[in-house]
Amino acid sequence: MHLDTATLAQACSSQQFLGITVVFAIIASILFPRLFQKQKGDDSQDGLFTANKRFSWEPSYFSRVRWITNAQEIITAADEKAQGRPYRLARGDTTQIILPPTLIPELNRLGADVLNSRESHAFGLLGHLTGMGVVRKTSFHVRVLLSHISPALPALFALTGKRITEAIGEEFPGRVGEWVVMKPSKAVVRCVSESIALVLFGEEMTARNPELVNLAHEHTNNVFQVCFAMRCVPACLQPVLVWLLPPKWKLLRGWSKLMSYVVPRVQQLKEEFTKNGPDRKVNPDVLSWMVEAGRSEMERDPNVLTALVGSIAAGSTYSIANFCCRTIMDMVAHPDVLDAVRAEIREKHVQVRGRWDMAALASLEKLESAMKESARLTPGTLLVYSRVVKKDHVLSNGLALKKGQFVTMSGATRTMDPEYFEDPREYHGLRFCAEDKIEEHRARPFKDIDTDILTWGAGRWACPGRLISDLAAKILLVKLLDEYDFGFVGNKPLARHSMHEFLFFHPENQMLVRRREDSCGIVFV
Ligand code: HEM
Repeated sequence: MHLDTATLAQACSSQQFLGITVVFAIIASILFPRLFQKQKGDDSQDGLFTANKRFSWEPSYFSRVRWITNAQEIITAADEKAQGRPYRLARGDTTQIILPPTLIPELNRLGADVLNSRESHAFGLLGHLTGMGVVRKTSFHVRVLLSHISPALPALFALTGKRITEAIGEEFPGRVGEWVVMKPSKAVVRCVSESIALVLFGEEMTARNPELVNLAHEHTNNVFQVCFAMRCVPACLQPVLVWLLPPKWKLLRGWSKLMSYVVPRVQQLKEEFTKNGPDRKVNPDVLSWMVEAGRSEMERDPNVLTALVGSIAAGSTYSIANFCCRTIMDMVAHPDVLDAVRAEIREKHVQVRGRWDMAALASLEKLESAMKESARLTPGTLLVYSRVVKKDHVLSNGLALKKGQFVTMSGATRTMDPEYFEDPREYHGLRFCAEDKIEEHRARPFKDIDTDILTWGAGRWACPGRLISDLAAKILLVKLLDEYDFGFVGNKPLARHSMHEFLFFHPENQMLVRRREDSCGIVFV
């Protein structure tokens, strides 16, 4: 699951709480000798250097504090030193082995009995505190997303377009020609939640149900507020300190609310399916398909299904919203790219006579290029392909992975390598459409796994929501770019925000937005 951080600033806005936790943590690091001990994964026998550790007996809390505030610099320096070789990263919570992307094909061949992605996601999201720990036990939600929801997206296309269009109408300025200062993140999150709620619960449940749509992002918000705040304190203090955090209480209320929707719906679907027998029609939504495809007792347990639906919501809403905001922000900073993408949308509009289907959306090569470039330069997270080692294994390069270790990769190993991307630190929104790149661009669309950019991770456990993300993001971007102008307040470009390994568009960021006079009026059919 991709961890996203648009909610992070809110987690930190409670300065008092952070102050208390830091004081607690410092006292604890003096009182609890465990904090001085080696972290899981520390093993100087394998010859790897350790990044973010100043001296061997440095308390791990110091690594944690540096990682919270300075992850980007730490990774950049370590990648440079490593020159493509594996190294060890002290994060304070764990010491992780950073592997080079050249190992991806070999790692992809290893089974889940050797490398487990879901354990690492549950760990990263503090599953025991946020309720997301269920993903340790099952990959049922991944199976449903890949086998039933992604293939059903054509059936959801027009309705997703309609719901996002309506949400844009409510969230963005209505008066033509007038610049308005607004917080795009909040508006975009609401639009994305419409599509995620639709995918999770289906048309019937989400029609005229703003409470359920809001739940999709409020729940995500609470999960990440708890997660980001608690990752600032040592694990031994988390079970106590978490109860001082208001979002923890909100999260518990959110889980109950989610359950109050999911449990009766599961019951209703079970009855309907039994009544209709083999002729039953399964709606293209996660909940319906979970009820249809669940085999084991666990997969049929409404409490487990609630937890899985909640975990999908948490992994999706802000990831897409953040990505869309970053893509817009990058184009606003590069008006030549924005103009080219807008011209492409207009041309396509004429070609399809105003009626956009999935093929029309998929054929926007310039938009795709701008999307790839924003994903390359500002991924949601600095670390990708995170896995927990389930049993000892020796890699072909001789590196011995030990049971219990965490392995991961730095996305920048390739995205910032001039061998892979010319002028890698610069934004070139249309770089993938260059004459010598266009064929490759067409063959490897944004929604596909790309081991150079690693937007979706890689292998069997790559993001199962990538087709959903691609669809929702394109609908939203096409509509917004057609109907609105965007600008920076005071002409000052917005900074990129980060905390822990996460990069995000700050929810409090403001931009100028103006409804355009000459929008095409795109309709999705
Ligand atoms: C722009 C949006 C998104 C980005 C950039 C993103 C990225 C990622 C990444 C990098 C991973 C880890 C893959 C790996 O370790 O190899 C992941 C996992 C995951 N994503 Fe996404 N994701 C996005 C949206 C979504 C959506 C919309 C959904 C569901 C509707 C989703 C569901 C998941 C799940 C369930 C996993 C965990 C897979 C596992 O069990 O290991 N994601 N995502």
